[in-house]
Amino acid sequence: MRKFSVCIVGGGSTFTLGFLKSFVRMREQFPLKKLVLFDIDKERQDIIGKFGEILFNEKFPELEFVYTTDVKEAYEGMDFVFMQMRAGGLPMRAKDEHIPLSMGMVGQETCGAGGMAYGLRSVVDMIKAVHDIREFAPAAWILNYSNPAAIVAEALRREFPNDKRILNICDQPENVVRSCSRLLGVDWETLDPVYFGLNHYGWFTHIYDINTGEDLLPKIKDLISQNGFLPQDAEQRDPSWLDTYGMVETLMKDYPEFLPNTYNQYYLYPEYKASHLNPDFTRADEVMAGREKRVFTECKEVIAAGTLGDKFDDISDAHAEMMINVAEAIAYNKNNRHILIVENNGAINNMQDDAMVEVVCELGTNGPRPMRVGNIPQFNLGLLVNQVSCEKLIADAYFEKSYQKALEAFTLNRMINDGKKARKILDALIEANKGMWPDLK
Ligand SMILES: NC(=O)c1ccc[n+]([C@@H]2O[C@H](COP(=O)([O-])OP(=O)(O)OC[C@H]3O[C@@H](n4cnc5c(N)ncnc54)[C@H](O)[C@@H]3O)[C@@H](O)[C@H]2O)c1
Ligand SMILES: O=P(O)(O)OC[C@H]1O[C@H](O[C@H]2[C@H](O)[C@@H](O)[C@@H](O)O[C@@H]2CO)[C@H](O)[C@@H](O)[C@@H]1O
Ligand SMILES: [Mn+2]
Repeated sequence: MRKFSVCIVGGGSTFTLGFLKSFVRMREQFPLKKLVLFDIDKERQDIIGKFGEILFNEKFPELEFVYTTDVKEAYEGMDFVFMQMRAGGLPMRAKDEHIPLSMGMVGQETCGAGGMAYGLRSVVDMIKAVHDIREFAPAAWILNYSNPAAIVAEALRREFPNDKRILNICDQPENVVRSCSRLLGVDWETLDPVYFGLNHYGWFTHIYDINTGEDLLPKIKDLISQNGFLPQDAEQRDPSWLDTYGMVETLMKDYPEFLPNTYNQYYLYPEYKASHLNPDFTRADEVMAGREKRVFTECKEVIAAGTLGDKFDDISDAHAEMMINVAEAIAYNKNNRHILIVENNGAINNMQDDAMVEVVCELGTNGPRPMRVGNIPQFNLGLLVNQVSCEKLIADAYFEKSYQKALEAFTLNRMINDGKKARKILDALIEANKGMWPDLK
């Protein structure tokens, strides 16, 4: 069986620990030859890297493992590059969330003003990183899930129009499918979804039983109205994620046709959300106090002990597992189904061809083959055309360094939706993002 070389960009991320353990657990199905962690922050990188040395020494000694801040060392010889950078780090995520909320608008990692602010930062760093990767690994598959994936995907499509080995992915649709499996009491892999939308803005039209072909969506709707909706791994979730999944019940009461992505709540209830989020303690604060602390504490404990001890088990990490399954599909030409972000080109018949949409695709060595969903209803189309316009205008603002295009994106966005508010928040975010955004004129 062929073995592969993988680099993780954003090696100091809070998600890397889960990947390192998952590469050990999944070594039979996706065997690694070499694993490299790359980050621009040496301090974060070193802590996770030292943990990795101990983990692999005990559990995967034949693996060649390197952590570095040097691009050549990181990318040369790689088959896959997993991209999970956070431009500006969690402190800037906190600003993306706090600043809009302080003005009465939704503050969120990928949606609304915060999402667009993060988008402009991310596009700057992602375009540079992909150029670096292509210098040293021209044929590597680039699997991007750095957020906001919708805006990053649009910008990469424009900057690298002929590069067919860049794939943008999000785990949230699969997380929703996994959550349905909890409700139904079945294995999530027996569920065969039909899905359409943009990243973090979509709907499931059907969820079929893969064995019988029965559409389980009516049953799922009944179960949600009786029991509410919980993430598959509810016991491990912070309170804000339980609230987020809880909103699916409300969304389904108001718009019962399809099962929504959890992120739809920000677009459909912007005022309610803005008034129910705490402007002084947002998800970024919860992550810094929770996941970030847990991950770095665990690494430091293992480094101090010089051994893994009880810090490794067989409990799978859904996020890492999904991204590794995507690489596996490409590596072994599996042509199995994944929900991916791809150029539309008729997949959603009544949307523009050059929109980056999220749909079910078959995935193999030659890349994704999107499955058509036909025409979507006017309501969903109207919402998506509005949002895809925001995402395209943010990409325009980056490429043209245009204040006007950014202002138009902010004005159109459903979480702002007003020219005067748009200018006020855009100006505040320009100030907060000095040196990290292109210079908008
Ligand atoms: N699409 C998805 O489904 C999905 C799921 C989970 C996480 N994510 C994304 O993964 C990323 C990491 O999230 P996190 O919460 O662990 O953040 P984090 O801040 O803990 O980690 C990000 C790491 O990226 C590094 N970094 C920043 N800019 C970089 C650059 N230019 N080059 C290389 N490294 C750089 C930082 O130093 C940091 O160590 C975010 O973009 C997040 O949105 C996406
Ligand atoms: O608020 P965060 O940082 O916990 O999560 C934000 C991300 O949420 C989605 O991803 C998963 C995440 O990967 C998983 O580990 C767990 O935390 O649940 C999240 C939701 O299912 C989303 O798809 C990402 O784009 C966000 O960055
Ligand atoms: Mn996502």
